[in-house]
Amino acid sequence: MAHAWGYGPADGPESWAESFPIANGPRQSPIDIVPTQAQHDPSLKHLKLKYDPATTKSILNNGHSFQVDFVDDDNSSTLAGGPITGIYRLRQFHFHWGSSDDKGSEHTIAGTKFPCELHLVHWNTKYPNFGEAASKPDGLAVVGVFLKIGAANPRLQKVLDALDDIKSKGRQTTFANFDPKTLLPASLDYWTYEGSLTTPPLLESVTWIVLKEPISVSPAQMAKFRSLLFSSEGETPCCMVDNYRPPQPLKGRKVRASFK
Ligand SMILES: CCc1c(F)c(F)c(S(N)(=O)=O)c(F)c1F
Ligand SMILES: [Zn+2]
Repeated sequence: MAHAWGYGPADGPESWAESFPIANGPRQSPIDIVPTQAQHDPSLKHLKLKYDPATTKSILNNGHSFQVDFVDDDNSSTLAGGPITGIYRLRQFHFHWGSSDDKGSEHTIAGTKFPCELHLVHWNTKYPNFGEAASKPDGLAVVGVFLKIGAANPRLQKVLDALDDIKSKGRQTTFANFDPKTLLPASLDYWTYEGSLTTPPLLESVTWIVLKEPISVSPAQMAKFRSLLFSSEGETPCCMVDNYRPPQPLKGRKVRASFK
């Protein structure tokens, strides 16, 4: 039987260890990033992101968030450089957000929460597919981008305009010709550390690359995120909000900075 998990009082992050004991493991995510404790590593390379909009496939409400999925049959959309070795293929991107603007991000910066966080999920092409990669310590690389309340973000709007078609859990629709690079800030300065998926199965296979510079999102655009439902059609509607895991213990890990 699939392990039912969510973000509510009964099935939320505090209970995940019951079905997923790795929740108490040594390299769990997210974490609180303390900039003054991050060490600048001059050996860290620039991020090399190559995304082909033609690989955009679909947009799905998976009951925990919504994700935009990409065709990952070849190296058309990839991540390289930065802290990683080799080439990682873009699989999907998704978000985590709050019920109000004072919370919602998974990573925090010296205790500061953002209203939303974008995750771009990539898998290491040294493995045959995403599923295999997700079980390896160097299998995944996720780029995290904070969203900060400000002016409406026109590049985000194309994604948000598709949400009316996927309001309920399990809804999926085609989504085409989107360049995720348009969602990135001007600076690609980042912090990096070894961590995990932030949702069950919480696999400790993620090299995290968290960008220092946020992108903007307007209050009206945040309302659009909050218009989604955790629930399926026909179920009692349950608003999709607060789908974030809080920061986890660092357990001796070092966070490195690509910048001074
Ligand atoms: C199993 C699919 C999946 C997720 F559901 C997910 F939430 C994340 S996360 N929040 O750590 O970026 C992934 F990286 C990921 F690969
Ligand atoms: Zn995520």
